Amino acid sequence: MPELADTPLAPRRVAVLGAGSWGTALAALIVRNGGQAALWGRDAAVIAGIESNHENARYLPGVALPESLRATIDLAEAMAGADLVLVVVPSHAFAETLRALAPFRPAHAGVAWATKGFEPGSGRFLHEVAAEVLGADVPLAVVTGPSFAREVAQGLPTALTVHSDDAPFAQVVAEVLHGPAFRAYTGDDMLGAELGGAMKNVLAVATGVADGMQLGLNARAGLITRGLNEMLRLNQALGGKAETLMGLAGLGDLVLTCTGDLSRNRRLGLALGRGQSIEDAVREIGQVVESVQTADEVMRQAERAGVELPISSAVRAVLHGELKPTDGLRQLLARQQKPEYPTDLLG
Ligand SMILES: NC(=O)C1=CN([C@@H]2O[C@H](COP(=O)(O)OP(=O)(O)OC[C@H]3O[C@@H](n4cnc5c(N)ncnc54)[C@H](OP(=O)(O)O)[C@@H]3O)[C@@H](O)[C@H]2O)C=CC1
Ligand SMILES: O=C(CO)COP(=O)(O)O
Repeated sequence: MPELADTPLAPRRVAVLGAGSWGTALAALIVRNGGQAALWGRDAAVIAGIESNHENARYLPGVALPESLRATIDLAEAMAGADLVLVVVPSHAFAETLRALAPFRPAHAGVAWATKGFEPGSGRFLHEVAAEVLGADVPLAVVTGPSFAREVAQGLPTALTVHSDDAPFAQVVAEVLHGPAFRAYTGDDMLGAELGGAMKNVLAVATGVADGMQLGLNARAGLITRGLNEMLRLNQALGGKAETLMGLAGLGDLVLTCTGDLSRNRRLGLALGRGQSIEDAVREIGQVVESVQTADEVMRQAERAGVELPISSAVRAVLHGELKPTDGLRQLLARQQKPEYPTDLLG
């Protein structure tokens, strides 16, 4: 197979569903790569601004979007003639968006998503939800990795990864994203890829809290590394591949989100660590903060699998107001001394 970078990109029509910061950035990337993108969103003012001013003033203010990027509030119009569907709504809207798109999906169009998190309430992985709603025959793929929407929209270099059980479909999705400043890798571990993307949001809150409390750089590095250990242990128990978590979908995104102040989950942690209330912090951020639901679902998965996750568990309790950040820290530091890598990884 030729190197992706050497492959002339066939223009493909992609329906991008979700006109927040990430959906808008991915649609712009596809168009800049020579593809066609129809961006669907439900906010008429945002969509009109993209169509007329080539700017998403609500979610990516100040970033110039390609003039040929089409945006619409009509789902049927966005889906018409699509070769590929890319869902980029928050996790709480994932299932309803799949149900809404299903009647309009052209038979040959596979469905990928860049949503991070689990189905709230059930705690199901998004690939499980997608297989149930769309049926087992529809090609499915997860798009994930260290990628702040604003940087992608600005054309700054980025690498991410596309995981699917269907290797040719992963390749198709990677090809529409891959471009001069964007490397798209592929893999076949949807579970591991989704777990990494979801857990890093929870762990970003933990490092944000520590930084908000000015605990220092050692504490930050310790939390990132032990956070990675939590990812690896839950991933092993659930059947994901370790290398997925050691790559862009795990370590890469964990480092980005735990250290980069563009991260909304990190910013939530910073605010909590400085003593702000969760309600005020979420209102000020004004965009989706996935960790708020994801912490519950990560802990549900962990409890079902019998895996102890002290950092994620403390974040969950802090987000529910059951634990003050200072007490969470005390709890973590008071844990019994133990080997860094116990023979039983689940312990
Ligand atoms: N931003 C980033 O850098 C990255 C984000 N992601 C993931 O992408 C997903 C989307 O996040 P992001 O774009 O950042 O979020 P934003 O907060 O920027 O935008 C959220 C978007 O989702 C829409 N939305 C909310 N609820 C619904 C619904 N019920 N039906 C349809 N649309 C809905 C909003 O519409 P409205 O304005 O009408 O409310 C808005 O367009 C999340 O899972 C996030 O973790 C992944 C990688 C990078
Ligand atoms: O997923 C992201 C980067 O890869 C975006 O992180 P936040 O949702 O914390 O902003």
